This record gives sequence, structure tokens and C-alpha cells, in this order.
Amino acid sequence: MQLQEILYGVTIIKLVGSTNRETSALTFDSRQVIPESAFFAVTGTVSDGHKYIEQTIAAGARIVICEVMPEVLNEQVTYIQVENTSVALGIMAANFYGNPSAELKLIGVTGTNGKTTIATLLFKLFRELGYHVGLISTVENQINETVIPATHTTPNPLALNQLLRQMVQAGCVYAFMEVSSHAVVQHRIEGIHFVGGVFSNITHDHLDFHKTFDNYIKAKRAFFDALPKTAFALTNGDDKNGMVMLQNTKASKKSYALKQLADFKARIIENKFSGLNLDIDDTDVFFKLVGSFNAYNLLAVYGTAMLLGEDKLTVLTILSNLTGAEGRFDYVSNAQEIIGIVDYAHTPDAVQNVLSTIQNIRKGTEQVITVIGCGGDRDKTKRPVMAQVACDWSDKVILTSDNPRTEDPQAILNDMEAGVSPTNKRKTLSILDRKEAIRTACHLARKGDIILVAGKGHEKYQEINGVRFHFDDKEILMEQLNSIS
Ligand SMILES: CC(=O)N[C@H]1[C@@H](OP(=O)(O)OP(=O)(O)OC[C@H]2O[C@@H](n3ccc(=O)[nH]c3=O)[C@H](O)[C@@H]2O)O[C@H](CO)[C@@H](O)[C@@H]1O[C@H](C)C(=O)N[C@@H](C)C(=O)N[C@H](CCC(=O)O)C(=O)O
Ligand SMILES: Nc1ncnc2c1ncn2[C@@H]1O[C@H](COP(=O)(O)OP(=O)(O)OP(=O)(O)O)[C@@H](O)[C@H]1O
Ligand SMILES: N[C@H](CCC[C@H](N)C(=O)O)C(=O)O
Ligand SMILES: [Mg+2]
Repeated sequence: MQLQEILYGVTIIKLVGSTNRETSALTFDSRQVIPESAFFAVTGTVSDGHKYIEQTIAAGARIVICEVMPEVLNEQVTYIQVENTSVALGIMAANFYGNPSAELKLIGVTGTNGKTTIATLLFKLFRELGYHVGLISTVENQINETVIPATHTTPNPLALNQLLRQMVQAGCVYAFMEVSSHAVVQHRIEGIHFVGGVFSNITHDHLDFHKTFDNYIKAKRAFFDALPKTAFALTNGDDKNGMVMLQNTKASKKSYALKQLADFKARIIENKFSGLNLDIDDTDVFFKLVGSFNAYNLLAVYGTAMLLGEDKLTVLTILSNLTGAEGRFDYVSNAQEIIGIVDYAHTPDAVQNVLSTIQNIRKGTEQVITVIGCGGDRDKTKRPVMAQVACDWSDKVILTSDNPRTEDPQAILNDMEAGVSPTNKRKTLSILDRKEAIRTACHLARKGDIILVAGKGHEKYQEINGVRFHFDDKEILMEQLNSIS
């Protein structure tokens, strides 16, 4: 493709060389440069792409997009200086793939917890309604029945636009995608056209990256700020910051809530292990999803479907038969009627929601045993809080490892232990090996007890020092539960 064509919409500070040249590919990673490609020098959190410019030219790059011009310029190369390379990358990636998002009805879902659940339910619902549909989510990406593995919640602009183009080619009418706060700040969704945005909630997470809660709110709000007038912005009216999210948006403002006045309303009639009985806009429906937090997710999905013009009763009928996303309140039980639950709760709020749901729906005097760890190279301040919440809402807690990544697992465990109060210490054990921790929980459990294994949900690996080892909470839990006689 001609460079001129993909530059549309980019604000250039300085241009050196011709824009009248072919581009074979775009890349922001020097290790992936091919001859005649364009290299985007991005300033990252660990490294700086500007350091690799010369190396990429030696490898054949003929277009360089950068924030700082190199001191020595190569005559064979076109240099484009911009204020922010990531913004240019977003816009040019969209142009390179022919702006696929404009050919789809694309809905973005943002918030601390519930994005995967809402996006996945929307995907399943619209598939059942008979549409060709795409999904971009933490667990996996999907184009109709074709599954494409996901590396990030929101892919980088190149992967994102390529995926959206594939969706258009497959005839998709709708696409539902998660929009993470990292993606907003790193401009991964620059140049993407949304017809709607959905907000789930905002609580403590990712403060390692955003530094303050205020910045984190601003990152989420920026997604709604950028929506066009023709789009809808659907928010959670019960969330403290639900209305703040829509403050600056030009989109049509809509809300859903259980407590406040809202465009879409629901009331919990009953919350049981077998599912949720809700009154949604005066219709009584039983859903297979468990827990009051899922009442919000279901309401967000229902509201979105209504805003997209679908029929209320058809939508509620299909929704009542759907199960949630993999690794979210996934439960199994054994011959001794010990219940094991695997859940992706990896924030204090999510842990509290899952445990309070378990407490609300448990039958009697059974114990709740929680196995929980925290990820390395992520927000350290949530560690003691997650341990504290787990202790406050469980009878026994086994603190363990999650994905240590490049951190010392013992140091992460120490950070968690700092959140355990002296009175809670007696109900807590620390077992570094996650498999051993799950095994111990199963051996401590008696008939009717409930074991929650939190934090890794659908993940099929444990990441230690850059290596991903096969690890599946549900597989281990089932194996251990079945081995108890
Ligand atoms: C903190 C973060 O988001 N990091 C992302 C970011 O990496 P970075 O800024 O650290 O990049 P860097 O290593 O400093 O490198 C800077 C630039 O130099 C380039 N480079 C680097 C080395 C080299 O030899 N050659 C070269 O060209 C890199 O390609 C990059 O363009 O840009 C990379 C390329 O797009 C991402 O892969 C990487 O995601 C990392 C793996 C990650 O773990 N991200 C997580 C935190 C994340 O994004 N999570 C959210 C979900 C969060 C949630 O809501 O729960 C997600 O959307 O998945
Ligand atoms: N609406 C909600 N409110 C609070 N907690 C929720 C809600 N929905 C789900 N959860 C909890 O959060 C966990 C993660 O849910 P989900 O995967 O849907 O969120 P997410 O926003 O996609 O997370 P991530 O940012 O990691 O991709 C669930 O396993 C559950 O414990
Ligand atoms: N999307 C989240 C996933 C956290 C999952 C948890 N298992 C961990 O490794 O911390 C993140 O990147 O922070
Ligand atoms: Mg997700």
C-alpha cells in the first residue's frame, strides 16, 4: 500500500523524504522488521523503540515514524516525526487494513470487572439471534465459531485491525470487544469506530500502571469521551463513578441499575447456586449465571441488546439459557458433595463479590476455604487487600502463588501476608506451590464445604520468569476432589 494512503488523519510535525512509496508492512518491533516496511518507534514502559531505528533500517525498513528525529538521516528512508507514535500507529494501522471497524457495528466494553463476561454474553446472544459476530476478549478472540487465541485483553492496533478485517471478511455484522484501561492509555483503540460503549464498574486495580485512582478513572472515561454523537454510552447507574464516565461524552447517555433510577432496571428475586432469578423491566426471568454481580452483567447485556433494537422477550429467552465465560464462577463437585469453584477474581472487589455471593447462597454451616495468590509485575498495593478480603469472607484461607512472572513468589506472598490481621492469622496457611495449595484445600474440606480457587480462572498456564508452564486450576481441582475417598 502507498504510504500517502495510510497517512490520512495523522498530524505530522516534520517530514523528510517521499510519501510516494510502497509499504509492505507496519511494525513497532525491530525484531519483526521486513524489507520495505514501516517502523514505529514507540517509547514503552521498559524500552524505547527509538534505540532500534538504525537496526531496523539495516534490516530493510524504509519508513520510520518517530517522536524524535535521529541525528543522522539515511537518504533511502522516509522519516515522519509525530507528537505521539502510538497515536500515529493506531490511525495508520486502521488505514492500512482499510478501516474495518467502520464496516462493523462494534461495541466496546470497559470497566474493572465484568468486561469478559459482558462481551462474551453479547457475543453468544447475537450469535443465537442469527448474526455473524466477532468477539475480542481476555479468554479468546472469536469469529463466529472460529477461535483465535488472545494474548492481551485488547490487542495492539495492528493485531486489532487485522482481526477486525478478518471479521468483516467473514461477514460479521456485530463485534464485541473488551477495552482495557492500558489499551486506552497506549492508544491501542485510536482510529477505531464504535457504535456503542458499555461501562461495568471501577474499583481498585492496575495502580502500578496508572499510579492514582484518578488517572485510572480518566483512562476509562477517555474511551467514552471519544465516542461519536451517533453512538450510545451505557453506564452502570449504581457505580459511584458510573455517571462520571459519561460526563464528557457526545454519545447518547443511557444507564442500567438495580438500585438507582435508570433506563434499564432489574431486581434480584432470588440468588442461588443454580442461578439468578431476576425481574428485568417487569419480566421475571431465571438465568444460569450465579451471583448478584452477574445481575449487573446480565442487565448491561440486555440494555445493549435493547439499544441495538432487538426484541425484549427474544433476548431474555436466549439470555436465560446462556452460561457465562470460562473460568468465571465455574463449579464442580465430588461424591462427598464438596463444591469447588474456579473464578478469575483478581481484584479486591471481585474477590469480595465472589465470596459474598458464596456466603449468601451457602446452605448452612459448611466451611468456605479460599485458595488465592496475586500476580507478579502487577499492582502491588492490591496484594494485602486481596488477602484481607479473602480472610474476612472465608473460614480458611490458603495463600499461594498466582503468576509470579519476574518477581520472587515468596516476596509476593509476604506482601499478601501483611494484609492478614492478627485475629485472621489462625485461619490462614501459606503454601507457595499452587498445586499443593489446592490439594491441601481439598484435604481440609468436609462434606458440603465450598472451595474457592481464585485469580486464574480460564488461564491454562502459570508464568514463572518468562516461561509459561501448563497449569489449569479447574483440572487440578477436579483431580484432587476426585482423589478424596
Ligand atoms: C505495560 C504494558 O501494557 N506493556 C505493553 C507495551 O509494552 P512496553 O511499553 O513495556 O514495551 P517496551 O518493552 O518498553 O518496548 C517499547 C517499544 O520498543 C520496541 N522494541 C523493544 C525491544 C526490541 O528489541 N525492539 C523493539 O523494537 C517494542 O516493540 C515497543 O514498541 O506494549 C507491548 C506491545 O504492544 C505490549 O505487549 C505490552 O504488554 C505487556 C506484555 C503486558 O503485560 N500488558 C498488560 C499489562 C496489559 O496490557 N493488560 C491489559 C489488560 C489489563 C486489564 O484490564 O486487566 C490488556 O489489554 O491485555
Ligand atoms: N460486574 C461485576 N462486578 C464485580 N465483579 C465482577 C463482575 N463481573 C465479574 N466479576 C468478578 O470479576 C472476575 C473477572 O470477571 P471478568 O473476566 O468478566 O472481568 P474483566 O473485566 O474482563 O477482567 P480483566 O480485566 O482481567 O480482563 C470474575 O471472575 C468475577 O469474580
Ligand atoms: N488482565 C489481568 C489479569 C490478571 C490475572 C492474574 N492471574 C495475574 O496474573 O495477576 C492483568 O493483566 O493484570
Ligand atoms: Mg477481561
